[in-house]
Amino acid sequence: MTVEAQPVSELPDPRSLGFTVVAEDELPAELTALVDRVRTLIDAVAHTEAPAADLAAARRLVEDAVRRVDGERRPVGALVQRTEFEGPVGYGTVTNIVEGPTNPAAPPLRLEQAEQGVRAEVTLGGVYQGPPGLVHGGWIAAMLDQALGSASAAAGMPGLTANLTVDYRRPTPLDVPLEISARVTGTERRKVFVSAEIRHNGEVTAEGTAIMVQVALPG
Ligand SMILES: CCCCCCCC/C=C\CCCCCCCC(=O)SCCNC(=O)CCNC(=O)[C@H](O)C(C)(C)COP(=O)(O)OP(=O)(O)OC[C@H]1O[C@@H](n2cnc3c(N)ncnc32)[C@H](O)[C@@H]1OP(=O)(O)O
Repeated sequence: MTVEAQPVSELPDPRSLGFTVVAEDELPAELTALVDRVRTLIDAVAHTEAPAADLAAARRLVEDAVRRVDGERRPVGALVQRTEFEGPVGYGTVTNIVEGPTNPAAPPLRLEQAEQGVRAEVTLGGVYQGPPGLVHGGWIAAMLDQALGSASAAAGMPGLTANLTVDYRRPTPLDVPLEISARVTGTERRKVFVSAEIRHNGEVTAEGTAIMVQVALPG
């Protein structure tokens, strides 16, 4: 495979492109703790068989919580900067549906730079269910897409997914640790070829490949 695309060694500061940026370590600890508890709430609500009176009381508490937090808002599109990523590529959207640190609808997934590419471990509960006891195939694709995009970005080549192919090799179970890994396999002009797998107990349950097209940045 020809290698013509080069990692962007110096991306412009996204602030200069009009993005709001928050450093991950500046997110209030109270916010990340709240996100964690809301995740637990989502799971509890999805599975509850509590009596009606408890459900009604919980709804009132949630309404009060909404009143408290739904005031000033970060703009949609705000970026979070992860300082531990090497180089100027540690950006993602703060509410990213797969790993946004302020998004309680995202699973507790955190892709880290690995020797080759990126990797993460995550356990998905019943709110990620498709078939009984199994992770929804769309979520498997979403997690692979995120890992593939992050591998490209972590290699200095942030881009958009132009094409994504997923092979579901075995059922991916809920409530067990899953390992996700992804890496760049080649480049051609603005195209970045990436591959990823999800594993349970070392066995591949799903694999994905994608073409990420590097974003054309001004300057
Ligand atoms: C200052 C820094 C700020 C940075 C902020 C970065 C933060 C992120 C960092 C890190 C985390 C990332 C994690 C995210 C993960 C999730 C990713 C997603 O969910 S992305 C959303 C879904 N994808 C879309 O919405 C794309 C929609 N499509 C498009 O916008 C265009 O089609 C685009 C950009 C993909 C290409 O359009 P064109 O006009 O720029 O380029 P053309 O010339 O069409 O294509 C370039 C090359 O790609 C090939 N190509 C295009 N589409 C293809 C396809 N479907 N299949 C195969 N090849 C394709 C073409 O044939 C061409 O190849 P040839 O160089 O000529 O060989």
